[in-house]
Amino acid sequence: MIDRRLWRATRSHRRQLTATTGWLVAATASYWLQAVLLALAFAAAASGRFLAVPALAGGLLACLAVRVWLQRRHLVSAQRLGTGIRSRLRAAILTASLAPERLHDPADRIGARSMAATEGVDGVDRYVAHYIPHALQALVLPPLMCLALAFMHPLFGLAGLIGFLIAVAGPRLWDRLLARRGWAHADTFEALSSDLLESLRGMSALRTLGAVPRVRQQLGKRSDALHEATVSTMRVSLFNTAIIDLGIQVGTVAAGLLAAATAASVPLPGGPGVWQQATPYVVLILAGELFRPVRDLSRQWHSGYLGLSAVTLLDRALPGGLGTVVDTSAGASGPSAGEPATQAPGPEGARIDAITLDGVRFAYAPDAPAVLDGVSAHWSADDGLIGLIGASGAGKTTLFDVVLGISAPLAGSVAARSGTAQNPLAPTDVAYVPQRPVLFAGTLRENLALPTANQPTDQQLWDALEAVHLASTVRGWPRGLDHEVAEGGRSLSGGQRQRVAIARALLTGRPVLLLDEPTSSLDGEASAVVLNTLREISRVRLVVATAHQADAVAASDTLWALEQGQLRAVRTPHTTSVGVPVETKATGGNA
Ligand SMILES: Nc1ncnc2c1ncn2[C@@H]1O[C@H](COP(=O)(O)OP(=O)(O)OP(=O)(O)O)[C@@H](O)[C@H]1O
Repeated sequence: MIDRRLWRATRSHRRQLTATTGWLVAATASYWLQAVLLALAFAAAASGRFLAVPALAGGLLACLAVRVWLQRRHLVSAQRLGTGIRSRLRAAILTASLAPERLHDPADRIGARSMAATEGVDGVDRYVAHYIPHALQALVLPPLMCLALAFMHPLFGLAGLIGFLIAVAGPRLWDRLLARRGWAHADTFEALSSDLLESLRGMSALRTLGAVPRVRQQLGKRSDALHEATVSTMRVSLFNTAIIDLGIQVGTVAAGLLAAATAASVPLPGGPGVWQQATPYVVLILAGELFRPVRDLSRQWHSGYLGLSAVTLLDRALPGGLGTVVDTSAGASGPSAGEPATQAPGPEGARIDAITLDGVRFAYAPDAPAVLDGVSAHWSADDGLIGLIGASGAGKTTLFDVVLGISAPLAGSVAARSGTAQNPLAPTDVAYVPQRPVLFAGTLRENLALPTANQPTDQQLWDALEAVHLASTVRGWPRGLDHEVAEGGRSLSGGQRQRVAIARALLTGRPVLLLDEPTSSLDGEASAVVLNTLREISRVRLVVATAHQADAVAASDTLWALEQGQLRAVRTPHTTSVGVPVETKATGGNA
């Protein structure tokens, strides 16, 4: 009745779950009191004791007011429970998606992660905050009610019990099928969502390739599969509803018939009196109330179904599965594990004098060949602009990922020396400009200030733009620093995107700057300016840039080559060239 994994996900919220269930049960119990008061009022009116009716009517009104209050408390409590579950799961999903193995997992799709963090989390929220309390109530209250009916007459209790067993145990026959259909539905939904997101992102490429009709066809098939999965789930839900209704009808009709027979002839315990006169009414009304928790639970069917569907999404998004999510609420306001803490910007961070790579080994999979196979190097802040060359696919980006702490080396270490202190290099000491920089929807100012905790001044922003030869272009835009950048930086040219990303990295003030092909999209003039800037910066920070172009290689004061998984010094500031660059391309590109 309650999925084990979803139940385990409530582990850190048991107190709130108990409170939510408690308020719900109390609100439902108020219907019982109302039923008894109503039955007494009918009995009083039927036997001509009209004076008792106003007092009983007052009791009924009070009961109603208390129930409204209890229901409100229940809703507030359920909302709190849902919020707790949602924030904990979303934090866990974000943390998991930053794990190095996820970043390198070719099967990992943004659409699937996005589905898990939205639909999946909402499904668990609904299941835990609404379905579970109703399921617990449906398991506890009706048996108690059967006992109360049995106290009046064993036959009343038996009739109620039979109806309850049909209504609650019947649908359990479909539980497995329902879960399977729910998971299949989630799978197809996830596939459609992932494909759709990817297609939307690559729409211009698809259009230029003439591949739109083919993708449309594929999406159509996914959509049909989703429709089929939805319809087959609805079929199971119909069976569910039919069985529950059957149980409710059997129980209510049986109790009603018994009550009628009682009123006519069957002798009741307790002898004649007010209670005996009220008993048929009590039985009639309570027989309906007996099934209220079951009816309420069946109204939560959709919540239950959403939760079951979410299990499969969240099991994939979270390492170890949904049930093993640890409570992160204590650190909810801080950065998640694996996420670099935001560094306060400053004119300069603490200086790092050198980075030492010692026997670094890395492979993308246990059975894959090592991309880095014992990389050792000493990069000093006195080395000027450090260039890193290597054939395409040699492992330059991989090496940066290891230095950034995104990929964990299988062996070896990356250490940073500041003065006499030697420590593992902290990711927060490194600013990184990737090969394909990512910009976000918002203003240029917001994009530039993104990684800094304090908003940089306009002067700092202009200085950074000046350093990357972009200031005059931005001054020409009507809104200047408040120029709107489209999602992914689409509204800027490749070269402008690259320069904004470099400016953004400069503004962090971090002592180490890594750049993956920083001039690959720049024309000769812009490339020369950026390389000059990097050389200037390399006097105060440790700057390493991968380089393919001849001018970038020439501008480097120190040159290292990555070949067959190992690093070799090609040029140092104190020597002339001691080797030939592995691969250089003619300078070019478009700014
Ligand atoms: N996520 C990944 N999973 C598996 N293999 C990968 C992954 N990323 C890169 N590789 C492989 O690792 C090797 C090194 O790739 P890397 O991107 O580090 O090379 P690179 O020197 O930066 O190349 P380029 O100059 O073309 O950018 C390549 O053979 C590549 O196919």
